[in-house]
Amino acid sequence: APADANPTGGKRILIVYLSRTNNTKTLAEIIQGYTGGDLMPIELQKPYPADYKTTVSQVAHENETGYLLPLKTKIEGIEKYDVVFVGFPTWGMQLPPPMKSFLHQYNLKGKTIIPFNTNAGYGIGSSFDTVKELCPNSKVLDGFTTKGGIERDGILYVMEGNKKTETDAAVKKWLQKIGMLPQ
Ligand SMILES: Cc1cc2nc3c(=O)[nH]c(=O)nc-3n(C[C@H](O)[C@H](O)[C@H](O)COP(=O)(O)O)c2cc1C
Repeated sequence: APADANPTGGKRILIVYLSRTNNTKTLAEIIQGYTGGDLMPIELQKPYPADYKTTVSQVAHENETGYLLPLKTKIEGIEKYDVVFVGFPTWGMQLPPPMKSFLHQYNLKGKTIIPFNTNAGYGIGSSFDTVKELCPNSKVLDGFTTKGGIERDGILYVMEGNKKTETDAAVKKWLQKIGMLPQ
């Protein structure tokens, strides 16, 4: 599309996200719908187990040791993007290890970074602060968060019906507030 048809004024936008049960993925797709950014899921060389409890323990161990998982995802030409949205669920009240890996691996110096999140209702924990810490030379804008699934209770995907409509409207309002959409 021609640059003047771009609602964000020609900024090149990447939307990187981690999602296990697709709630954060739906947020990423909503953001893509409004901004026209390129979508990029974060995938691991060795995926987490299907079992929830095993995954929780593995994540807790990785958080304790600071172990950085090798990613399968390779992003070519990340230099060309001006804005990078980073989306993730809250895991153990922290930024999930694969997103820590991503932010360690790629140099986002000089870019605008915008976090977004879903969680089971306990909030973002330290995740947005960790994004700031791991992007010391970037401009980190105010993030977006909404309640997603509660895998512990077998509630996996919630982004449909009214929840989807409400989330879409809330995302639009947020994008306008942070200057990522025309007012
Ligand atoms: C390993 C793991 C740990 C989690 N820890 C938290 C937590 O600390 N707080 C919270 O509110 N939700 C927690 N959740 C729930 C997810 O944040 C929530 O279901 C989210 O919407 C999942 O996003 P997704 O569908 O994009 O994977 C956890 C889920 C998993 C799998």
